[in-house]
Amino acid sequence: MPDAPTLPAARPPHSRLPSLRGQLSLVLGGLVLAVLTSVGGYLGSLATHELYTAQAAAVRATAQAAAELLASQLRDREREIELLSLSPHLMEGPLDSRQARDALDRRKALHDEFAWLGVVAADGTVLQASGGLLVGRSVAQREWFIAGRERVYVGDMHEAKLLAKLLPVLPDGEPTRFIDFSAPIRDAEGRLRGVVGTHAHWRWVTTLLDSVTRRQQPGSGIDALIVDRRGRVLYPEAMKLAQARGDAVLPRLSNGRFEGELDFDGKTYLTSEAPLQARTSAELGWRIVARQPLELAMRPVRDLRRELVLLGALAAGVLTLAALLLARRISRPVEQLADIAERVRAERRMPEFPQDPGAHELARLSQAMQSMARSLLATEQELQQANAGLEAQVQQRTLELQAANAALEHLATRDPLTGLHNRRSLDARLADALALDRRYGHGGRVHGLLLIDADHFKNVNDQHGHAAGDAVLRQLAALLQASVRTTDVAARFGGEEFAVLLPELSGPQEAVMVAEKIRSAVQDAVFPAAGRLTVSIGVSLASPQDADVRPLLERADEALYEAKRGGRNAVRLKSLGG
Ligand SMILES: Nc1nc2c(ncn2[C@@H]2O[C@H](COP(=O)(O)OP(=O)(O)OP(=O)(O)O)[C@@H](O)[C@H]2O)c(=O)[nH]1
Repeated sequence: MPDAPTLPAARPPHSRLPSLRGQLSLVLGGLVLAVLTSVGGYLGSLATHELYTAQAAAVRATAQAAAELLASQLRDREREIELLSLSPHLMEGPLDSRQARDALDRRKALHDEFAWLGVVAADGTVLQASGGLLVGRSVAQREWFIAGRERVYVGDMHEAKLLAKLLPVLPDGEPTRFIDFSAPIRDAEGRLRGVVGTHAHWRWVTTLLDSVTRRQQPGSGIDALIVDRRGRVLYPEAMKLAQARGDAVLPRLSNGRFEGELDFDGKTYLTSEAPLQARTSAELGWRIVARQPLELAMRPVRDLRRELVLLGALAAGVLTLAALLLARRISRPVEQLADIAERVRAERRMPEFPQDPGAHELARLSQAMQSMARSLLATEQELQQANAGLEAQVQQRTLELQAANAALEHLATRDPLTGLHNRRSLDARLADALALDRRYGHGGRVHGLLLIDADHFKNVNDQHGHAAGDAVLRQLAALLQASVRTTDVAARFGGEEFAVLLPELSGPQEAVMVAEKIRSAVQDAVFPAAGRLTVSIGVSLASPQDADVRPLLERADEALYEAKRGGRNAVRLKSLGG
């Protein structure tokens, strides 16, 4: 079976080309990272901005809440003193009466923040006071008294003077400080009778302030300052002292306001200020400055960023894994189809194609490959069948050619009438035999030649016709062929004359014996077309002295002539030199 026609071999995979799976993983992974980075970055900056704004708003809200609380508390105390100045005991009765003293003590008992509460005569002499402190002393030079003669008064913070030694010392050694409230006492006609005044503890103000900052989230680090209109720090105490020593405790303000990120003594704070608008008779001009260390303000931002990075890393890990799985899912059916195509080439049979390659396009590719493989295999089968048919045809033609060649060979070497070798063929055989003798010798064996001629054959023709003569010649040939061995060459020498080449004879007797056998067979035979017939035979043997075949033929012819001349129906041998 000849080789089947081969399908073109698949190109070997090019190792320098990256795999589809690798490229997909790279693209999908890159997309995941790009999306995560940009979304994460955007969310991060958005959240940072929002958190920063929220922190700034918290600081601003603290400043405003503290300012509003202090303003309302100061206003309340101012109203309290004003109402006291309008009480009937003070407007009508004697200012140094027992009732006036009781009214002061009741107010003092109601308000812890009042360190001292007193009624002063129009000349500045203290007439009545809570706890009896400073009674009889003159406060004519004090600002609260001077201002209080004219209107309701709220004074700035100041250190205690006369009362400093009379009041108990504060636990942490802080100097006793007050803010003063005072109001004029007038009779029904509006004439000045005196002044009522109070010293409220400064610590009351700072405690109120601290109560606001304490409301902030624990650990937020937000605190608040009170700065007066001249830029002096009133609170906290440590800053106030440092400023008094000459330290620059406040930042340099670019727009005159405590707003934004400011440096306080080398540390950056998120800052906001709110004016204290007490709407009292005298505006104090204080500013409440709330501040938060930037580091603490940004802590939620840092925490959020850390969480975003962790979340992003986690999402990147999960999505990258998903991208790898997706890439595998996409490339796997393609690899399977490539394997199947390779199997079609190697095994030359229809393999199992995947039923569900996972995507519409892949299903189309699978179907296209299936029909292509089916068509290729069918074409290959047709080619094989056509090839086999062609081979059979070639075989048939070869046989016919061989037969034709054999027929040609037969025509070229055989006599058409008798089927024996013709003269040309005999000459060739004689020449071959002579050449073999010359080249190899035959160990004493020689070739012999018989020339056989029908006796009086003319009579056959004449008496029975030419066709009968032909029939006799054919029968003679058959007798001749039957009388010799297959290795002997029987030929029609010409006309009614025949020849037999006898190879490798042991000697002349053997040739004569064969000739006798022939002569005898012809003599005994009956020729239906002509009755009886005889032949004369001349015998000769090849000799090493023969230059070619002619001497051998001549000797055989001479022997035949002698047989004829001797009376026919005879065998004669013509030996060399004889
Ligand atoms: N029918 C037939 N006759 C042939 C053929 N070839 C030769 N002959 C005849 O054979 C005869 C030969 O005659 P001759 O040569 O005179 O010799 P012969 O009559 O055989 O007498 P001898 O040879 O002397 O005995 C001729 O009449 C030829 O016509 C042939 O192919 N067919």
